[in-house]
Amino acid sequence: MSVNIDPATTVSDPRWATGPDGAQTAVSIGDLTLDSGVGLADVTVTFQKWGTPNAARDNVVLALHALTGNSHVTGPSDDRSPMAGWWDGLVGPGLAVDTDEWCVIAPNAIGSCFGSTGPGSIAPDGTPWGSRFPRLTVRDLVHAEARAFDALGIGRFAAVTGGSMGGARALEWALTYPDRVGAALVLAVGARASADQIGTQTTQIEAIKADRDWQGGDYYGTGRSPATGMGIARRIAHLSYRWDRELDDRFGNRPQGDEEPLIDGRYAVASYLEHQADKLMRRFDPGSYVVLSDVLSNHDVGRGRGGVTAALRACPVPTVVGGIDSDRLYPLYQQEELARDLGNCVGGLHVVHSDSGHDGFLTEFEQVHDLLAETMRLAREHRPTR
Ligand SMILES: CC(=O)SCCNC(=O)CCNC(=O)[C@H](O)C(C)(C)COP(=O)(O)OP(=O)(O)OC[C@H]1O[C@@H](n2cnc3c(N)ncnc32)[C@H](O)[C@@H]1OP(=O)(O)O
Ligand SMILES: N[C@@H](CCO)C(=O)O
Repeated sequence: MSVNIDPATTVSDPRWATGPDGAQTAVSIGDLTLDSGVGLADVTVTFQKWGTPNAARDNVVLALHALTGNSHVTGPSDDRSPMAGWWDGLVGPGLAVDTDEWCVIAPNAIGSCFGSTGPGSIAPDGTPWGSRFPRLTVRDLVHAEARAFDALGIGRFAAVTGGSMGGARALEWALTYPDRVGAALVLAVGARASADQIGTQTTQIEAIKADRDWQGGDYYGTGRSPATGMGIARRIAHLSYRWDRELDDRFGNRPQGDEEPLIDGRYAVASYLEHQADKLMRRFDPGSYVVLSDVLSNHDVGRGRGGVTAALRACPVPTVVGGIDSDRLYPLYQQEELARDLGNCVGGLHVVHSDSGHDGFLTEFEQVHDLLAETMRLAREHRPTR
């Protein structure tokens, strides 16, 4: 395995651990055998970090992004990420995850499009993976991350945190590597994908694949990309990320500006969804959207572990479970199951009150702050004695 400081970043120190806040590093982990038994050759995992690991490397915290997120946890938008950090204001000196005390590491999921190996990456034969890129599971993402951190000498994480797909990754980290996780925050996710989630995700995938520019997944380098299909997928997705009553309060059945829906104008909510779709097209790859939506559909902590209940009960990691009361994608009953069945859930289910639906894990700053602070309290309490 080899570790490289990404030359495209501002990192001037060749040692990843002492690079500046936000420094990006790429780790080559070689070939990975996936959950399916298929091999993925020549895998790279990239990550950003804030703070500095101590000599014992026992102050490292994992922050795991959601579906279209990336390693940019905090800080203003930059060349790599046209959006501000998704937990901006929560990670940094003196903040909920205080980087004077903790070193926060955020890996880019494999399958995505921010430097870790994904369908748009170049395969060993020198051409993009495209349609040859294999199907992945949440466990594959976690195994790749574990291999990368083995290479960096990080055996154990003081805490592993995330919401939505990041929550699924955090949960799999706690179940797959309980000895490597001091505490976990699992937010806005369930123990397995529901029929409703699989239904909406597979519909989004079909929208992308129905776009003639998809070209069977081999559109990289052709100058054509399935933007229309991904726009439709994102509109469907974004509706599931927000609460119906919030949307109705904001947009009702009103037209967009002075447009006239009865003639050829748009509704305001359609304009809003169009805006969200356009924004995603500027920052995300449709092939990665297909791969990671499929990852969310096959999320199931019980697979190969005797079922969901047995898998959750066997997990000893002190875990904070949070759910959002207006989340219609990952409704509260799914976090109630986690809180009830996890072997070491601390404090029962923490309900985040929000009008923003599933997106509350990104928008409810103060409540997420409290959940992170509680997780870091557990991390401190369960820190190994030296
Ligand atoms: C770990 C991760 O999950 S990373 C991925 C998270 N980030 C994203 O998904 C980015 C896209 N998602 C969003 O922007 C999400 O809505 C959030 C959660 C990040 C932000 O939520 P909110 O602050 O509630 O923003 P909201 O959903 O209301 O969207 C506001 C945008 O809609 C636009 N908008 C509002 N009404 C309309 C309308 N009628 N027509 C067109 N655009 C509209 C606003 O101008 C604003 O645009 P801007 O984001 O370009 O400034
Ligand atoms: N806004 C989030 C929602 C999915 O968790 C994303 O795009 O990743």
